[in-house]
Amino acid sequence: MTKIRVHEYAKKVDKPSKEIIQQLSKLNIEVANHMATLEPTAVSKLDGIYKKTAQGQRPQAQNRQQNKGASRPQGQGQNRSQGQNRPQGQGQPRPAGQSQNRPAGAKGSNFTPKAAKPSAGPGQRSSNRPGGGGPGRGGQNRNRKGKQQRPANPMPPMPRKEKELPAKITFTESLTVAELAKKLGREPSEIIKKLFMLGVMATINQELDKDAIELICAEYDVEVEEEILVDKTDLEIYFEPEIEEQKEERPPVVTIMGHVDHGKTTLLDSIRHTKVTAGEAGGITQHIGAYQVVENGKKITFLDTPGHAAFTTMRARGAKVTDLAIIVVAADDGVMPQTVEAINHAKAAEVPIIIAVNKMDKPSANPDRVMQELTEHGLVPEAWGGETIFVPISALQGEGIDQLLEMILLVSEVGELKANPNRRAIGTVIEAELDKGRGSVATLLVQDGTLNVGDPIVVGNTHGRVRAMVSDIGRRVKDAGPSTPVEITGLNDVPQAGDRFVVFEDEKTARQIGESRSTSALQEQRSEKNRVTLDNLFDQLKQGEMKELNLIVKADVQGAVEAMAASLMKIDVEGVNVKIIHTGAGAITESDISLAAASNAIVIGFNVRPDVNAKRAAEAEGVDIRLHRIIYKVIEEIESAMKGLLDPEFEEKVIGQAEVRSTFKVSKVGTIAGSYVTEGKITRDSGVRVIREGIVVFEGEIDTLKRFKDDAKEVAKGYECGITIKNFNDVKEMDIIEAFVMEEIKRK
Ligand SMILES: Nc1nc2c(ncn2[C@@H]2O[C@H](COP(=O)(O)OP(=O)(O)OP(=O)(O)O)[C@@H](O)[C@H]2O)c(=O)[nH]1
Repeated sequence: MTKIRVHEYAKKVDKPSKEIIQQLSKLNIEVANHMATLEPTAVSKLDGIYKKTAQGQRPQAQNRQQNKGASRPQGQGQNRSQGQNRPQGQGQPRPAGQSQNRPAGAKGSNFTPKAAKPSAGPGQRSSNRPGGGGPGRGGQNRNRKGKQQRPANPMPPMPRKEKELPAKITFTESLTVAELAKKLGREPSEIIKKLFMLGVMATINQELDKDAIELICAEYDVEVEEEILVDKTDLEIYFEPEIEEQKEERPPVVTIMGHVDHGKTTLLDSIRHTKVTAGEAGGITQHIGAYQVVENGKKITFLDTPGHAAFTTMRARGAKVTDLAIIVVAADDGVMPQTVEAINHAKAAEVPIIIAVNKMDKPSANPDRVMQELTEHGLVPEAWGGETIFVPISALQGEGIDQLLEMILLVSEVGELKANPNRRAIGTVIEAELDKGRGSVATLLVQDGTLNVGDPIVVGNTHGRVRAMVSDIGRRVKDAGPSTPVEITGLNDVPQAGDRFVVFEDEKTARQIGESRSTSALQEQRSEKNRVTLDNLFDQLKQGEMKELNLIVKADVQGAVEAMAASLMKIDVEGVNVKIIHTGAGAITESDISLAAASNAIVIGFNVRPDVNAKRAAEAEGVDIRLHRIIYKVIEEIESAMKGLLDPEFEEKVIGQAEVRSTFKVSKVGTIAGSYVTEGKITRDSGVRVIREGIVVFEGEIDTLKRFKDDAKEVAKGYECGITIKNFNDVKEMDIIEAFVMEEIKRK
């Protein structure tokens, strides 16, 4: 008897394959997947469970099938009444049971090579079809197939000398027909035939996708497994989750966000001063983009990067570093646009939110209003029956800081943040810059494992060995565990904020992976169409009209550069693209100015100034430098500037030509050109060009246009007219007067 596959059985009893597999597992029958064939014993066991017996239906189906097959010789062509008579007899009557034999993968898969056609015909038939082709015409293929695949057929199968099939084959991504044939030990023609049966026209070199390979293998009862190629240079693979037992509790990583001037910086400073400097006698706090504090014996890591834009940039790069977001809302100002933005970013990142209601010391503070407004954004305070923690604070006076920290610990406990300090470190770049003395300096947040001095490391597209590590309080450290921010040196280039880092067991591996990443990054950059280099800049400019606003972005730290660039790129003004042609951390230099001058760019400085030479150069070249301290303002300014750029654009359109046949000098009026319109028309309000022997001698406007003595609005081809031109009396016989209008052109 023909064996039945899991998915076929599932279909018969109208249950998902998954459920059947689960049932089988309960019956201690292990199957690899939905393509596995079921032993008769397994089928009867399943039948015991699913009352509507498949077994019971099958023989019927087969009988019917066989009957049909038997009746075919006469039936063919006569069975019209059943509506089953298709051209060439392909669509034979198919009992319900039969169509179920069609491998499930055939539908819904993207298994549709170009020439795939005969889906209704042989494509629907599978090897399991008991009736085979029968003696009917067009049944040759079917016949063979039927014989080969039909052990239970009344006629014993023709013994064929074929290589034994492998029990299992493996493939990566895809196989060509020839490759698959080789793996199965079959002739490619046989595979092609089988594909044809499945409704696919394939050639020997055709690439087969996973579904197609699985289908063919299912036909042969060969197990198939796709081997997933592991790209060792993909740093993400090292971030795979780990075995739970090896994990220990780790400090939460907190980002503070909020509207401009609501007190983010003050809060960060306040936490740092009350907690860090107090604990560390004489400790010098330095800016490394993140710091840790201790509350009730537990550590909390704060990211000190500028606002939610940085947060978003990191997320855009796939780096999830934040465990918890504090959203600062000034009690005297309430919910503002950036508050809402921050909330949305935190929600999108699925991180818990704590609201710090700041500036509570102010007489105008109105925390109720803040709560009310936030409720509208789905953040309902606990006091009102919701789940959001609100902590009233005064960042300026250091009040409520402890409560805030306690709440952070409370929320983190719920989150069960864990990491394994005993593995090689992985994490994310918080910020990075080039230091004159120390070279590439990067602040890293260790997210899992422990980072040690001397570790071979790949950071983004750069690599190196951790030469020295400095903690957030400026101390040299030898190791850094989970959730710890450290500043490291020893990288061969400056990575970017949001880049991942991974420590490798030896320097050789780190170097190989680092180098291969940097090469592919370079190639990617080169292949980017829009890339502007000093070399091709002039070519690009020559292309004319300014459709893009070129910007050079400089900021104090790499994190801010990234954040600004990301926000600027998002500016959406129709018809104009923002193109950031250069970014960098550090002061605005003379070379920035020369680049800006060459590319007609505006320089934006965030928390940085131009140096003396840059200032001088900018004045000389007329380069515009915009200095800001608030990202928001930068965006606003650029956006409005861009809108200004969008004054209507015009294009000249020549509407007609006239030939000067004679001239008359009239005092007070000037020279009248007695002309004959040779092409198009001349209108009263058109612009004119006087062309003499192919040279434009004047361009201006029409003063008067007359037909005989009367003013005319326009004069068409074939008519004579008198034209005077504003501020031009030197018109001569045989001159050509070309009329044109300026038409506004639509932006794309
Ligand atoms: N009265 C009072 N003023 C505060 C408090 N917190 C911050 N401020 C003041 O509010 C202003 C803005 O504070 P910042 O900490 O710079 O605000 P920010 O959110 O970091 O602003 P940006 O960095 O510009 O986005 C400063 O003048 C602070 O002194 C507070 O708790 N009470």
